[in-house]
Amino acid sequence: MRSSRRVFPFAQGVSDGTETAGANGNTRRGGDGGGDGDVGGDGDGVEGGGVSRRQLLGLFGAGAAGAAVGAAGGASVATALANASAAGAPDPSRAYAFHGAHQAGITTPAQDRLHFAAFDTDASLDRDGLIGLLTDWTNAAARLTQGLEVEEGGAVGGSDYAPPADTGEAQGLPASGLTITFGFGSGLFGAGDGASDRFGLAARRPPLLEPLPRFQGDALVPELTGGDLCIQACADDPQVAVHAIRNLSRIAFGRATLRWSQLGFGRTSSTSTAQATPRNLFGFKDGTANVKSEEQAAVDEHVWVAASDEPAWLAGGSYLVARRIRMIIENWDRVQLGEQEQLVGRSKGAGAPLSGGTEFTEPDFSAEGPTGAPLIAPTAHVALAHPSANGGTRMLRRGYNFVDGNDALGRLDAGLFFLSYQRSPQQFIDVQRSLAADGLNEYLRHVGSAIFAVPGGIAEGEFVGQALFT
Ligand SMILES: C=CC1=C(C)c2cc3[nH]c(cc4nc(cc5[nH]c(cc1n2)c(C)c5CCC(=O)O)C(CCC(=O)O)=C4C)c(C)c3C=C
Ligand SMILES: [Fe+2]
Repeated sequence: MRSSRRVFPFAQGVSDGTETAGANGNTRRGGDGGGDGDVGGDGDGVEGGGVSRRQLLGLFGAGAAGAAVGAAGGASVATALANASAAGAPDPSRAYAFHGAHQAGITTPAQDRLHFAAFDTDASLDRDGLIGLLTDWTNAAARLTQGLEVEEGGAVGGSDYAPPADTGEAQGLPASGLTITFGFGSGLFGAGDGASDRFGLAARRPPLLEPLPRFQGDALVPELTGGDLCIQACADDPQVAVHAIRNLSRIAFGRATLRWSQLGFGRTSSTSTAQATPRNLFGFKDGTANVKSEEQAAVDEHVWVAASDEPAWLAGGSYLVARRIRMIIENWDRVQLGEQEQLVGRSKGAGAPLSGGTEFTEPDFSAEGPTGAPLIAPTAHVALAHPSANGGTRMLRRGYNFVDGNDALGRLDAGLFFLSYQRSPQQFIDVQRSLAADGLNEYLRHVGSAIFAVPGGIAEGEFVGQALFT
């Protein structure tokens, strides 16, 4: 065992009213017996249960919390407690359940750090080889997310005469909220000509899993684009996320090769109402209007592929879009505050819409200033990205900031690694097309792009995406 851990089933629940903790047969396993102190850290003294009364009231409001206790009974409150605990400040010993109705790393609370990797399958890989790789990845990920080494024996417990099974840099580190999420790229389903279907999956291709269209202003670099498989590793400790990708890449040796990868820091979204809204490198709060895990109906409508959608093997999964967006921050930093706010459509301090109110007030796009001009410009980012401009479409954003050194002109190679999960790729396509008129585009370049089908949750004893092969 790498170290002690605490398992949170958070968003592994299903949408049919089943209790979150019971949805996948997993209940929280306190690695330390649950007596590890006040998780809320606010001195309210709730031990092991994972949340303080103050946090619960913060989530639901005092009246609602009381009503929940009275009307729904202890089980619902227990779920709320577990959810609130999982969504609070990072707890290094936190571990999310790997098995469940959905893969972790989508609606689970966004962690602080990311290592994302896209792989190409090696030319010699056949169907059995692919199944073997997915099985090995699943087994390793199930251990890593629980704070364990990649294999029994690990870094120093094996033979002196063989390379260690685990690379070792996470020895002594707790689970750190690690989630590992797998996705399948279009290339896995053949080239579309039937001749190159080496995995025998062409007939099972999700009809919507097409390469994304070219968007206005795209400056895509092939080396940062595409991939047959992807792994998103998120954790609250960068070393834990990097260790996961390093070991999973190592396991893939001879079967799949790293095509591109991206490190991220400072999440640019919240996926839970209990998380504070973070900021992107333009200095603005990002993630305010994100789909949050507590919005069960919205998550079902906009994020998960439904059992009634095609193909059936993808039910409970999602489509992941990844975009490496370079931000020309040296130019941005010369823009006046008022203009920055006009370009975004929100205030830089509080993140409130320019039509008034506070951060979580709905923007009023019809509100006008004294001159009769709209308070939120029609070309503002939030005006163009808002569901009202996109036929009601929403998506779950899960992006990260990045700074990868500098370019030859002495500008930071910095930006936003945009990740979004949606029930259909069309949701991203519609919003990205709408953003063609975005005033922010002067300061942005999309340089990397990929789309993946993310299979649903993994049951104990199964490998990721097993339904695709049966
Ligand atoms: C195609 C989807 C989107 C891309 C690409 C994108 C890039 C991008 N966004 C910001 C900064 C902000 N975005 C905000 C809101 C927002 N953005 C999108 C979609 C994309 N953004 C959506 C759907 C929304 C929510 C709109 C709404 O419902 O109101 C905000 C405001 C705060 C918030 O709600 O999150 C900011 C700030 C940058 C810098 C960027 C590219 C680098
Ligand atoms: Fe945005």
